[in-house]
Amino acid sequence: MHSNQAKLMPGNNYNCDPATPRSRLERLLRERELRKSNRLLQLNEEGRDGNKESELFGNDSYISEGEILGLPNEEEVLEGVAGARSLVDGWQWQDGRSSKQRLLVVANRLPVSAVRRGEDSWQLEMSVGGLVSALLGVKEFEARWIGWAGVNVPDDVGQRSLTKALAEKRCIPVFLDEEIVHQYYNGYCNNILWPLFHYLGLPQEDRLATTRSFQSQFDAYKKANQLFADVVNRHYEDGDVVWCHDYHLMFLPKCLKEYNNKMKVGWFLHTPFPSSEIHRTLPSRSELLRSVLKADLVGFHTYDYARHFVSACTRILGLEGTPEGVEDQGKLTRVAAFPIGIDSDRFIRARELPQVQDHMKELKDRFAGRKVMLGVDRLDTIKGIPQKILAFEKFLEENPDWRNQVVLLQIAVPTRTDVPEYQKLTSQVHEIVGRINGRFGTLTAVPIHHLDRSLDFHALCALYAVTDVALVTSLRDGMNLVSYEFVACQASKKGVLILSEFAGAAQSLGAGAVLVNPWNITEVAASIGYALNMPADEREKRHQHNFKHVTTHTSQEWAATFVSELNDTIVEAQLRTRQVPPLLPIKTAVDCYSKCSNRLIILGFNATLTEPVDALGRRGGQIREMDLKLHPDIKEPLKKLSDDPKTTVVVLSGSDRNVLDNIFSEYNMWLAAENGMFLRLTSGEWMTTMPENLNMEWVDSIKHVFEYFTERTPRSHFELRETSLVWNYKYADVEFGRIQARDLLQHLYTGPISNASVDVVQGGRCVEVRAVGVTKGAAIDRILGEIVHNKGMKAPIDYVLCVGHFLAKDEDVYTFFEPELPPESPPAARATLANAVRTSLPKFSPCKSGSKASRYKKQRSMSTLEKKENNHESGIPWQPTPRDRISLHEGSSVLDLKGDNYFSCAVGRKRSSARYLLGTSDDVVNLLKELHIILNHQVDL
Ligand SMILES: O=P(O)(O)OC[C@H]1O[C@H](O[C@H]2O[C@H](CO)[C@@H](O)[C@H](O)[C@H]2O)[C@H](O)[C@@H](O)[C@@H]1O
Ligand SMILES: O=c1ccn([C@@H]2O[C@H](COP(=O)(O)OP(=O)(O)O)[C@@H](O)[C@H]2O)c(=O)[nH]1
Repeated sequence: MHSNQAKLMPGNNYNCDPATPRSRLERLLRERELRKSNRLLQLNEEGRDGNKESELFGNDSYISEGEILGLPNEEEVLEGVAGARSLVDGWQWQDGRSSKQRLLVVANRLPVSAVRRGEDSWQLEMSVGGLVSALLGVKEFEARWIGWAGVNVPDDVGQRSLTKALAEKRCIPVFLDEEIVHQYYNGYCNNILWPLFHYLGLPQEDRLATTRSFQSQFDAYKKANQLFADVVNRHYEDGDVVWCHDYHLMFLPKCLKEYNNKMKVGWFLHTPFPSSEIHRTLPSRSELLRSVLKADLVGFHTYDYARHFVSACTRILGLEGTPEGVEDQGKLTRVAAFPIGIDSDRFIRARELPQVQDHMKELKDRFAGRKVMLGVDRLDTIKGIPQKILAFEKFLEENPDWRNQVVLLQIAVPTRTDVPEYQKLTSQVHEIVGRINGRFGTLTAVPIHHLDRSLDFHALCALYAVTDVALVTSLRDGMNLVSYEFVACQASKKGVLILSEFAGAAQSLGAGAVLVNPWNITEVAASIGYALNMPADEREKRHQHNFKHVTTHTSQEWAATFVSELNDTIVEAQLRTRQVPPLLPIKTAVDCYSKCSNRLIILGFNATLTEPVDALGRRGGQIREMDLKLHPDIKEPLKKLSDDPKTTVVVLSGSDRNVLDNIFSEYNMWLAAENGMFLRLTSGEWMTTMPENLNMEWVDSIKHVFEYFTERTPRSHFELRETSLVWNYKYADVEFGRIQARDLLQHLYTGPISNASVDVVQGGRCVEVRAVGVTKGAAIDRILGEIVHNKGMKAPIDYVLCVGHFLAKDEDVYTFFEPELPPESPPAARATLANAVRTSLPKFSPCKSGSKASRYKKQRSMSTLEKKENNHESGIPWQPTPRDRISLHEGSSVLDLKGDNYFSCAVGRKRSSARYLLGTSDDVVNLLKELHIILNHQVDL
C-alpha cells in the first residue's frame, strides 16, 4: 500500500504552483516517480565511484558481540551514503533554502549500545534487531536518534562523556536507572506487552504476583516514557518530525503533544497489533490506546494490524473508525499500513565482498555434499525455535535417506536475558537440540548446529548466500526481516524460503515462499521435504517473485513514505480544522446576554442538558438504564434562567411529550416535543401543529422492522413517538450496530418506506424515520409565533442563544436565525428570516385527548389555516411554507438580531452549521451557570 504514497514537502504550499498536485493520490504518485529517479541516479553515481559500502557502514557496521564500532566521524551511522541523492534534496524551505528535513527517531534502543571502558571512555557496539537494521537504511533525512544506550550510567561524568561519544554518531541518550529498566523494559515491555501483542496472553503462572507487579511496572513504563519525552522536548526544533517507535513508547505521543500540541508526531509499531479481543485483556488497554491516538499518524506493518488497532479503538473506546483512521470528536488520527523493508542493495553488494566470499568458501567446504537449512532468530518465544527443531526432527524421522544429506544451522541470538521466560527458552532449546543430535548424529557429523550468539554482517550474508532452504517459523512476528535478507542474498542460488503464515512478511513474500502453520509440525516437516526436493524452475520462479518485492520495498522507501504521509496528514488536519467552527466565546455570549432585555434561549435536550455518557454510551464506565437523565448540575441555573421575566427558555427536542413532561414540568419554560410538533408552556396544555389528516400508515410496517432489528441487536432499543420512530444502538456493540443499521436501512428502502411520505434520518448511532418535512428549523417559526402571541410581546427579541446536539437535518434551526442568509438557503429558513412579519394567529392548537397508541392513526387537530396548507392526503410533502409572517402588533419585526447578538452552538460535534461549538453537556452547564451568575448580579444591582 505504501509504495504509491508520496511526500509533502516542508513549506509546501499547495495552491501557488499549478503544477503542484492537489489530491493526496496525485502527490503520492509524483513522489513515487521522484524517488525512483533519485534512486537510479544514486545507483549510477555509486557505480561510477566504486563501492560505497565501506563509506556507509565501515567494515564493521554489523558487529557481533564485543566488536567495537569504529565508524569514521564524518560518515555517521545515521547519515548514510554521502552520494545518496535523497528525495529531499529538492526540498525547499519557505525561505528558499534547500534542506533535509530534521527527523527525530525515538526508539527504546539506540542503534548502538555502549560499553564503559573507563570513567569517561566508551566503546560503542551495534545493537542487533530488525528495527535497528531497518532504520540504518534511512538516509533521506537529517536524522537524530533518541534512545536508551542499554547501560546504566548513574554518574555525571559518565553521562556527560557518553552523551559526547554518542553525539558523534548523532545519537542522543536517554538515561534510565536499573530499577526503571527492570520494571519498564524487562517487566512491562517484555513480560507483558510483548507476549500479549504476539498472542501469548498475559503472564499466568503466578497470577497474584503478576497482579501485584502490574501496577508498579505500568507506572515505571509511564515514567520511562516521560523521560524519553523530556529528552525529545529538549532537542526539538520547530518543523521537526518526531517518529516514535514501537510498543516501548506507546505513552510517548501523549507526553509529546501535552508539551507541544504543534509537534508532528508519528508512531509506528514493529510488532503485530493483536485482535481487540486480546488487547482488551490488558488492564491498561484504554490508557495506551488513547495515548497512541494523540499521534498524528499511526503506522503498522500490515493492514491486519491496522485493522485490529482501529477495531480496538472502536470496541474498547467506542470511537468512530473511518477508512482514514480513528475519529474522536472530529479529531482524526490517521492509521495506515507501512510495511518495512531492508536496504537490499547493501545485502546484494555484500555478496561480492572478499570477506563474504571467503566465508562462503569456508561454509561450502564445511558442508560439502549436504543441503544447508538455515534459521536466524533472536532467542525469543515468538520465533518458534523449538517448533522448528521438532519439525526438523520429524522430517529426519520420516526421511532416513536425508539424514546425512542435510544440516540445520540455527543462529539463536541471545536477547532479553534478564527475563525469566527467555532464560527458560534457552534451556528448553538446548535440551531439544541435544536430544536430536544424540538421536541422529554420528561421530563426525550432527544434524543441527545451534549457535547461541550473533554473527557479524559478512558472516551472516555468507550464510544466507550458501543456504538452500531458510526456515522461518515465527509463531507471530511483526514483519521478520531475516526472510527479506535471505532473499536479497540468494541472487545466484535461488534457495527456498519456508515462511510462517503468522509473520507479517507472509503478506509480502507469500507468493514466493512456502507458507506454513508453525504449530503444525507435520505440515512443516512435509514442507521441508517439498523445499529440499523443489525443481530448479519452480525455485527460480518463486525467488524472482520475492526478489522483486525485496528490492522495491526497501527500508528507505518505508521511512520516506511514513514521514511524507505524516507531513501530509498534518496539512490535511489543518485544512479540516479551518472548516470547524470555533469554540463558543462564553464571555462574549454572557456579556451580550446581560445587555439585552428580551432574550430567547433555545436548548436541545439529549446530550445538551443530559448527564454525560462516554463514547460507548456509558455513564461512569458502566452501562446504566437507557433513560435520559438531566445533568445533575444544570437544575439550579436552568431554574433561575427560566424564571427570569426577560428570558424565554424553550427546550426543543426530538423526545416525546411524556419524556419532557417528566423532566421539565417544574420549570417555567416552553417545551417543544417531537422536533416542535408539540408545544407547551409548562404551566399550560400541549398544543400541536400536527396536520389532522397526516398520513401515518407507514408507522406499523416500520415498527415491525425496528422490532426485528432490536431483537437481533443486543442492547439496542427503539422508541415509538407520535411522529417518528427511532432505532438506537448507542449501547450496542459499535461495529455490529453499524452493520445492523446498514441492513435495516436496506430493508426500509426496499420495503415499507418505498412509497411513504417519510424522511429517514441517520444519526451517529441511530436511525430515525419521521413524517416528511419535520425538522426543528421548520417548526421554529410556529413556535416563535406562539411565544410572541402568548407573551403579548411588544419589543423584539434582541438576543438568541440556540444550543443543541442536533442531527444534521435539524441544524436548520441554526440557520433560521441567521440575519443574512445566502439566496440558496432552504425555503424553510429563508421564509422565516428575522425580519419576517406575521399577522395571523399562532398555528398551534390544543391536542385531542386519547391514548398514545390510538393517537398514531388518529387525525390531529390543527388550525384551519394549516388544514389548507398541509394536505397530506394529496401526497404533497408536508413543508412549512412562507405563508404567514411573524410580526409584533405594530408590524415591526419580532427579531432584532444584528448578527452579534445571535449565538448558535453545536454540542459535541466538530462539523456543524452552527456558529460555535461546545464540547459536552458539562460545558453547557458552565455556560448556563455563567448566565445565572450574571442574572444574580443584575438582581443585586
Ligand atoms: O531490542 P530488543 O529488546 O533486543 O529486541 C530487538 C527488536 O525486536 C523487535 O523487532 C521487531 O521489529 C522488526 C522490524 O520492524 C520486525 O521485523 C520484527 O518482526 C519485530 O519483532 C522489536 O519490535 C524492536 O523494538 C526491538 O528492538
Ligand atoms: O547474528 C545476527 C542475527 C540477526 N541479525 C539481524 O537481526 C535482525 C532480526 O530482525 P527480524 O525482523 O527478523 O526480527 P527481530 O529480531 O527484530 O524480532 C535482522 O536484521 C538480522 O540481520 C544480526 O544482525 N546478527
